Formats: sequence, C-alpha cells, structure tokens
Amino acid sequence: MRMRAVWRLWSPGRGSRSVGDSARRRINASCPRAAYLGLLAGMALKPVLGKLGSKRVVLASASPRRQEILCSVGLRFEVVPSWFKETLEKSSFATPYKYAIETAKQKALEVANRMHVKHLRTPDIVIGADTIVTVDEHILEKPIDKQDAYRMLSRLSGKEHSVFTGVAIVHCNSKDNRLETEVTDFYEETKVKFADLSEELLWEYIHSGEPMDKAGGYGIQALGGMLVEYVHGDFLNVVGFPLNHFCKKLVELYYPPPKHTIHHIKHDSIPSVETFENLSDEENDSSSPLQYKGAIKLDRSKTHSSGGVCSPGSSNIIKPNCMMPVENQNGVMENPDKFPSKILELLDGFRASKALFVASKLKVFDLLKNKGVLQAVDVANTINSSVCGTERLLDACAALGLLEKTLQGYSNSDSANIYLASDSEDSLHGYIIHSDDHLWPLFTHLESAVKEGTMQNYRAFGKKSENLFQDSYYQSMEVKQRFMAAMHSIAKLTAKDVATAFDLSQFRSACDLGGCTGALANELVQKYPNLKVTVFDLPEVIANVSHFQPVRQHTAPVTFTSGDFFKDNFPEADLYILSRILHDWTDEKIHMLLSKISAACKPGPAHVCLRRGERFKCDLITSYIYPLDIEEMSFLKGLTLWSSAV
Ligand SMILES: Cc1cn([C@@H]2O[C@H](COP(=O)(O)OP(=O)(O)OP(=O)(O)O)[C@@H](O)[C@H]2O)c(=O)[nH]c1=O
Repeated sequence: MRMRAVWRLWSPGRGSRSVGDSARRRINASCPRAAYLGLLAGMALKPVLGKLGSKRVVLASASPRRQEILCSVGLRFEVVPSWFKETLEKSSFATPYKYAIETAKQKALEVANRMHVKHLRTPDIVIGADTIVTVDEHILEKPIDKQDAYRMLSRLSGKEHSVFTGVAIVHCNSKDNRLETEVTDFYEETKVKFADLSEELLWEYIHSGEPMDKAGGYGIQALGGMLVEYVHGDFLNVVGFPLNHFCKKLVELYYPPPKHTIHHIKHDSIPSVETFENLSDEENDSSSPLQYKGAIKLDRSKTHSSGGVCSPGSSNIIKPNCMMPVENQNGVMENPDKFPSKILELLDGFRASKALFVASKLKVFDLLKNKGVLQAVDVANTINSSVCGTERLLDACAALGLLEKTLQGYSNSDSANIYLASDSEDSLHGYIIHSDDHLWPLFTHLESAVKEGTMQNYRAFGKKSENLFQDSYYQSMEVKQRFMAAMHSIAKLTAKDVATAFDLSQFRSACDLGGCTGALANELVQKYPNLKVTVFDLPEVIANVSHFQPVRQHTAPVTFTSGDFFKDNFPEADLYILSRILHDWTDEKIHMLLSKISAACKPGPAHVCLRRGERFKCDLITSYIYPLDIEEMSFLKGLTLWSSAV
C-alpha cells in the first residue's frame, strides 16, 4: 500500500478553499457519521459564538488540529499552549478518561494562572484538551521516538482501540486580584479499528514523520487514515477535539432550555440549539423534576482555585442559580432569567447593519470573491485601510456569517458571493449602498420624524421633501445611479415571488407605475408571455434604463414610457402595478395617484396586494379600490402593492 497519495489531506495550506472545507471533505470520505456530526456542530456553534464573542477565549493547546477544528467553526480565540507536563500518575485514575479529563484541566488551569499572574491578563474562558489512545488497558500518548511509535502502532495493528479526549472549559474571574476558576469538563470516546499492518507499512508510516506529535502514534486525518478499518463515534474526537460534545456543553452552559418550557421560547436566537436536545448526555442526567435532561449540576463547592488539583473526573459545571427553571404560581416551569435575545438583537442590530454596509462599500466582498482567501493584512492593503481596523471588520463579518474565517484567512460565505459581491447576478450591493447613504441618515432622524410627523429629508440632506425624486434622488448623476441600482437589486430579488403570487394570465396589458429599471416588468413578461408590460417612470430614469436590461431575453421586450404619474396621463392597461411607491408620499399625493388609477381602471374586480410595510396604508387604498369591487387582498412577504382591474 503506497501512502503518498493522501499526504496532507488534513494539513493546512494545500490550496483548498478553506481548512474547514478540506477537513469536511476528508471526513466525508472516511466517516459519514463524523462528517454529519461535525457539520451539525458547526451550525449550532455559531449562535453560541455570539455568547463567546465578547469574551476573551483562550485555547490552552499547541495542537494545530485543535486550533483548526475550533477556528473552522468561527470561534474567536487566542492560542496559549500549556506548559503543564503530562506526568500525572496514570495508575491513580480509576479509568483512562478520568486521566484525560484531569490532564485537560491541568493544562487549562496552568494557562489561566500564568496569564493572570505573569501576563496580568485574565482570560474569561480557557479551553484545555487531552487526547489519549487506550489498547489492552494501556494508555498511549505521543511517542517519544521512532521505536516508541513502532511499539505503539504494532500494538494497535489488527485491533480495535479507544480514543478518549478529555476537555476542560475553565471560566475565570479576577476578584481582588485573585484568580477564581470554575471548571466544566467532559470526555468523548471513539472506537477505531486498525487493519493488520505489515512491518514494511509500519516503518514507511513511521518514516513519514506523521506519528511523532500524535497520541497513539497516528493521525487519522492524514496518512494514518489508511491504517483504519472503521471508526465508531466522533471522528473529530480522534483528531483531537470532540466538537459536537463541546457544542452541547456550550449550549448547556449558555442556553439551558427547561424541558417543560421549551415550546415557549419562540424567539430564541439560536435555532439550531434544539438539534442537541435529543442527543444523550449521561454525565448530566438528572432525576430532579426541576432539572431537564442534561441540566447543569450546581456545585459551587467544587470551584477550583487556579493551580489546584481537582478530583479526577469530577463534573463541576458552573451556572448561576438564576438560570435554573422555577415553578411559577400556576405550576408552570419558567426560566426567571430568560435571556432577552430578541431585545438584544434589536439593540445591537444597527452595528451589524453598519458592518455589512462598510464592508460592502469598501468592496471587501468583491475582493474576496476574486481572490478566494486572504489574510487581514492583504485585505487592508488592497482597500487602503488600517490592518487593525480591517481585521475587526472582517471578524465582525465572520461572526455575522458573511465571511468564513480559517487559519488561511478570510473568504466569502456562499451568500456573500451570491448577494454581496457587486457583480453577481443577484447582487444586493446597490440596495446596501442606498441603505447606507440614504436610509441610514434618514433613520438617524426618526425621533424628529415621530415628534414632528414630517419627512426628514431636509435634516438629513438639506433637501425639501415635497419633490422627493427631483430633489433627493435624481438631481445628481451619482445619486440617480445609486438609487436606480438599489431599486433594481431589490426588485430583481423579489420579482419572481411577485410575478407568481397571483395568476395574472387573464391580463393582456400591465403598467408598472414607477417601475424604474423594469426588473419586475422583465420577470412578468417571462412568466406571462402574452402580457405586454409598460414601465412608466420619470424621464431621468427612463434615459438610464438600458444597461439594466437582461442580455438574452426570448420574450417581447418591455416598453418604457416617460412621464410623471402625478401630472401626466399614464398608459392604458388592464393591470396597474404600484411596487414600493406609496410609502414615499404624503397622504395627499397618494390620494391624487390612487384617484387617477381608479379613474383609469376598467370596471371589474380588483386585486390588491400590499407589502408588509404598506399595511398601514390599507384603509386609504381600499377606499379607492372598493368601488372597483375587490376580489383579492393579501399581504405578501415584503413585496408590493397591486391595484388592478379587468
Ligand atoms: C489519535 C490522533 C491524535 N492526534 C493528535 O494527537 C495529539 C494528542 O496529544 P495531546 O497531548 O492531547 O495534545 P498536544 O498535541 O500535545 O497539544 P496540547 O494541547 O498543547 O497538549 C493532539 O495534537 C491530536 O490532535 C491527531 O492529530 N490525530 C489522531 O488521529
């Protein structure tokens, strides 16, 4: 058996798109269950990351695999390798996993203590881990030399063995300059069966150098994978870090959903958390009716001081009392301190929006779409920005799921490539820039708008609001193009839904009033080949629509007619469309517009569809449409308003 072919499948820098990708590919190839668990954990970790985002997290490990696994799911952490010598007396532990847990704890506590004392920087959380291999009641750690590797591998040949990883999550707190620590620990076991290994193969593998820094003398993620007949359990646990179990622990620590009230938590911001509800966790099983399965054991007496030795295998999981479910007067279980995720989301939402706006404006997503993966410094140089500022922006985008962060650098998420790169077919870039340049300044005056009941264009831009389009959007070429690009990008995205929301096949002609670049009109003619659609908009708009038109269109082209729908007669049609129009105008202007449409409509039943934001205009609209006999009135997901008649 030759081993070169799979060399460095796991190792970073193979030119794959991201480390996470290469890892997942490898896992998929060798262990589908592990791949599933790995991906599952990655998905659920992200919301938990929000909890860890503001904390200083330290990984007390020199293992590049552990760094890679945690990095690939977007966890932000510092790496401070532990100086703890793995010299605990193995025979003093009742089981191998207790030894692994204790070693993991001591690794983490050593780092917490050192950072507190020497570096005067107390981390919030320190993660330690220790992986061991057990076979025939022997614990195998990393081989000390080639002979040792040979001894280990020949012991494993042709047999099933166990890989245990003990993990310790240490929460730190500095009180009166003293370090207080609370430890949560767990372990994971995976069974691995090796094929019979010939002497030649063994030595070829040993000479590859791969065994030397790995427990049991092999790396399942690389050449060592060729030695393996089967894996039962979590693949990443063998590689060095049980990501799935780690995620479960984080969920338990930060989002303990009481079993009895879980259905009440509708607005929790961690949709994937329930994924972990069904996974068993014997360690934390509780018979107490007040504790859900997997509940956290409260035992502050087991709080450890840094440097102290914990009793092997103890499970000291921290959780403030206030997070425990309690029974209310009606006997219903409630979590008294339910985390106000929704409110915090609203509270912080503006920061997330602004991070997206700034990254879009600086063309970060365009750059990464073209270059693949880049380090912060390279992005900073290209966008002429500071390295530290750029890195923070990139990290924020990674935390928001817009970018992926790995050891190799930052790359676009799939949705960033589709929606955020400015040259993508479905790009929302135009709408993002419009939101930043136009809506953001307007919304900063929301308080004045509420108090005065007036539009805030003058405050935001020094422009009168009566003539919104002439004054604000179309007087400079740059603003005009920006506005058109914005409307085009959002209309294009929603056009398919609008076009298919009703069966419009009965109509022969339609007029999209204020239809801008014709994004919706073009979708309509695709869907209804017998429909002739005219876009009616201001002359400044119609003069610039050409480069927004689809390249290959097999249907009759859309017609563009210029005019002002307040002043001029608009084209005759069976169907009038008002999409994202009414919210721009005062009630007087809307009165004028709807009266004109009402007069232009031919007698017959009408269809009205409002986008959500225009629901408040509903009464106003129906008073115009009622004479036309409304057939259908519905609210579409953020879409449009129709008033039509036959
Ligand atoms: C079985 C197996 C193990 N490993 C590595 O073995 C080291 C275990 O040693 P440790 O003492 O737990 O960790 P370390 O590397 O010394 O780092 P530290 O955490 O600083 O003690 C870790 O690296 C693991 O990835 C693999 O990469 N692949 C495998 O298939």
